[in-house]
Amino acid sequence: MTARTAGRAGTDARIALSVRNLSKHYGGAIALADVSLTVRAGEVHALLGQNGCGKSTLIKSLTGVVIPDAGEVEVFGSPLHMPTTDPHTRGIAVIHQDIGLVDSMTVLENLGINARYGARLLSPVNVKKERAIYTDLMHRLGVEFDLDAEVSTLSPAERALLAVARAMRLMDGDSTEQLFILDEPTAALSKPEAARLLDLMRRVADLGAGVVFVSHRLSEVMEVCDRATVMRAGRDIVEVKVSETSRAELVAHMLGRRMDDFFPTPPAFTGGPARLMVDGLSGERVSQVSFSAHAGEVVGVTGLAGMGQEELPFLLFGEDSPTAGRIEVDGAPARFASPTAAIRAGVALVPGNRLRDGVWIAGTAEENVTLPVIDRFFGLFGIRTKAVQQRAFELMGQVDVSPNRPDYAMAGFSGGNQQKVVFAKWLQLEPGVLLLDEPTQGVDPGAAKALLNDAMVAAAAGSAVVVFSGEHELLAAICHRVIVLHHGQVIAELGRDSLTEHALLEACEAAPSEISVAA
Ligand SMILES: Nc1ncnc2c1ncn2[C@@H]1O[C@H](COP(=O)(O)OP(=O)(O)OP(=O)(O)O)[C@@H](O)[C@H]1O
Repeated sequence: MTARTAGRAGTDARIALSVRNLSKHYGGAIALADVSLTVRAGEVHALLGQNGCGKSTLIKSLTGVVIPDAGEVEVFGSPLHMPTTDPHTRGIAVIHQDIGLVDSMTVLENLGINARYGARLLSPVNVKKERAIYTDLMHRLGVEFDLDAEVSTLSPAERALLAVARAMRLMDGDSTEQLFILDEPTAALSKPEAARLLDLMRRVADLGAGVVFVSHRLSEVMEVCDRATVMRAGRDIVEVKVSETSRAELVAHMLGRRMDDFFPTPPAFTGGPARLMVDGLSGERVSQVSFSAHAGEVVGVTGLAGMGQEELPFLLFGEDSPTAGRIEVDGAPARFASPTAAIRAGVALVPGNRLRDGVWIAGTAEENVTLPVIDRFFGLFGIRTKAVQQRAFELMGQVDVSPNRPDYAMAGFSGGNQQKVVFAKWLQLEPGVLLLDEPTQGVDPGAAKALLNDAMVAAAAGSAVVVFSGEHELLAAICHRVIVLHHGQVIAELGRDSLTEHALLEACEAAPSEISVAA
């Protein structure tokens, strides 16, 4: 039985969310044009669409972050007055990918922060009572937490589960008039971890809440959602029953055109000189890792969350310092003291967490995209502004950034379009070694294919491309071989002939003793 068929959507007649004719423009640009959306209680409803189609603007309108120009919203039959000032009191909770937990505090302390313990100086919190309430709530949700564990010890999926429990308590754990909006919650999770979160979403819906799932991972949408609303260019295009559609149809609605394959294929690779050689590399989470990547080759690195594939790209790029081991780039020793040294040696890293590692959010797109090469634009009288603008326009056009406005601040681009700017920034360097860390995180299927295609072109031109990802379908499609990490060590290597999504998952989940590394 799939998660979706286990649901009880259809038996609950209440409407959790009704959005009618919502509109919003930013300056001259229309972000939402007469958008309507209906989410029933007891259902998981997908909100889908290309990067920049208006999903976040819609959500932000519900929580008061954005003030819409026009439109009406009802939550469980009562009008929502906008701008919303306290969404929690109306039973609305938005759970973002960055879920705002404090690592050094315990689970209970984190839960307490948002139950406003600090504001209750005059009537101190009854810790025993809170503990009992949370234990009961988590029991109802079917999740288990040691309330005294430090949050830093939780896996990414557990952190997301905790965020859901926290939101439920905040909105009054006993009420069923709750609307959960999960904004790309699984984007950074490996498949088994994502499965736990999807399962939780289903349970929350089964308790009678309305759940909105914003995601670019359509396989998960097909698995867990009851219905989907697809937006395109600020409009709602269609509402479909997920059981009556296909992934290809959803993509066609999103893009306005059919897309036959979701991923490009790698260029033919028959061997080439090693551009990257890693020997016995160790860091905080990886231990004795050895592998190489050759000119023209696309190598994947994967593992379950926390197995070391998150740290490895930063060790290679000079952002973190290895504790042992050797790195060579094009035959020369290359333990970089800083990213600048790595870039000089022809290594580029497109990070997955663009907000933390990739984007200067206060800068313009033009400043971001030309940052690594700005010295090329110094003339007799300072920076040649026109030339910088022209170059940024060309680069952004190559990866299809929308809108192609180099003068816009990065904050004015949707998440996926920010990722495209980061891609453009690094591709222009024509790196010998291109490191891609979760390259399609938050990117719609059309743009993901285009970005990955750019990486394949780089490989065909002689770069060694290394892709670090928990998305096995992607790795199976674009890699010549994939290395699997388990507790920081390489435990398996799958060649092109044996590369399937299923084989990768099996390799990730198998105990090291069950698997041997290919010679
Ligand atoms: N603060 C802002 N100022 C100007 N324009 C903005 C601002 N925020 C969003 N936009 C524009 O509004 C449109 C809708 O953006 P929004 O972030 O809602 O898209 P999205 O569907 O959530 O995209 P993604 O999937 O990439 O997160 C985009 O064209 C974006 O550039």
